[in-house]
Amino acid sequence: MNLEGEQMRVGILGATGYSGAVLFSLLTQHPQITKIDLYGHANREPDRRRSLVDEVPAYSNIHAQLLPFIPQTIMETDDCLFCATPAGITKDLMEPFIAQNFPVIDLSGDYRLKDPLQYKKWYHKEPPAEQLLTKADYGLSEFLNHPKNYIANPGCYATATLLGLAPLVLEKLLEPDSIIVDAKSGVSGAGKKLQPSNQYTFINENAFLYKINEHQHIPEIMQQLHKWDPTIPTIHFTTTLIPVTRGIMATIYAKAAPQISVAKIQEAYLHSYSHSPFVRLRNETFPTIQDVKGSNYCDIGFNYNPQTNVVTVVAVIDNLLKGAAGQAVQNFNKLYGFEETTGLPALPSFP
Ligand SMILES: NC(=O)C1=CN([C@@H]2O[C@H](COP(=O)(O)OP(=O)(O)OC[C@H]3O[C@@H](n4cnc5c(N)ncnc54)[C@H](OP(=O)(O)O)[C@@H]3O)[C@@H](O)[C@H]2O)C=CC1
Ligand SMILES: CC(=O)N[C@@H](CCC(=O)OP(=O)(O)O)C(=O)O
Repeated sequence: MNLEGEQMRVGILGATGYSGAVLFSLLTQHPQITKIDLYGHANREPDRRRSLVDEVPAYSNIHAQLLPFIPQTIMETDDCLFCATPAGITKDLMEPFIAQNFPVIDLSGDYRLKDPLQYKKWYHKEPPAEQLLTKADYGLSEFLNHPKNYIANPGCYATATLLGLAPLVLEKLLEPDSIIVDAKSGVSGAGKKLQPSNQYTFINENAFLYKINEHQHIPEIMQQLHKWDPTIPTIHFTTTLIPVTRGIMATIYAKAAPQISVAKIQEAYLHSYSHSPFVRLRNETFPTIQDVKGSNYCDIGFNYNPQTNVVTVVAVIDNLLKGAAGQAVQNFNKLYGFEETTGLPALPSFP
């Protein structure tokens, strides 16, 4: 759909969470959006009096009341809904919107996997109905064309991993059974809920490898990789919590396919991303998390070691921007035919 020049009214469910709050701040800068409605829990009495500022004191100049979440009213009021609620809860909340083909950008994991059994296995929850899953598109922006009205925004680790791997997998430059991903995340990746691993006394000056072989982003990474190369049997994937607030660094290792060269690797990245405004190629320099903080960029660097025949790729993103709210706005722009970069920061926050 092309609404270039139109003014739009959008809703956010989950604006009191980390990614929802960042989304709100981005959408206030979006030139195509004139009004943002914020929705709280439908049946929770205090939500009827709650304002955004009660949960996000940083936005003390904004007086935005949380409205009750009533799907029919939202569909009559807004043009599009952004949903930033936890996995497991989201699938039921979004059912009425899918049923009426109402435009939704969903930041949760509930509609990313096409196979309900995979959802059950990795999320340990009841999956959405299979016919609803067919109505959603997996929204890795750089590879999303003509999206359906329901966009399932990718996970943060999955975004960095897939963008780092895509060109090499598409051009068959890696041995398919040799991919290892060592991904690190800042603490905001876990959301605002307090958990033992999020406590300052635990994570400060520390690092914590968690969910080994069990991370819920493994199946969405495999689902997308199989579209590019069905011969990849699996990947080895680890996630480590590190003491930064925002940011993901995915370090990827794989054996090179025969006849590889630095020039071929460079060409593959250029070929995949020459029209992607949010992927910055750093070639043989490795990017840092600080290079992308506060932006929607994914920066990618690589190295080829002829002695070991191993390719190392480093992909960094801000988990709350390119890993969540930023990519959601990018997908919104793609859905409505706006310039992909509309409403998104041109530069990271530096220093
Ligand atoms: N944090 C990140 O880096 C990323 C997060 N995501 C995904 O985005 C979603 C949001 O994550 P995040 O911002 O971290 O989470 P938070 O825990 O920080 O926020 C969750 C939000 O959901 C709201 N909420 C929970 N239950 C309901 C309900 N039944 N009805 C209405 N609102 C509800 C909460 O409201 P209340 O304030 O009332 O509790 C809060 O606003 C999750 O699905 C997450 O997996 C995806 C990529 C990256
Ligand atoms: C640091 C941290 O705990 N990160 C979360 C990522 C959560 C997330 O991004 O949620 P989605 O599954 O919706 O993508 C985790 O590893 O589970």
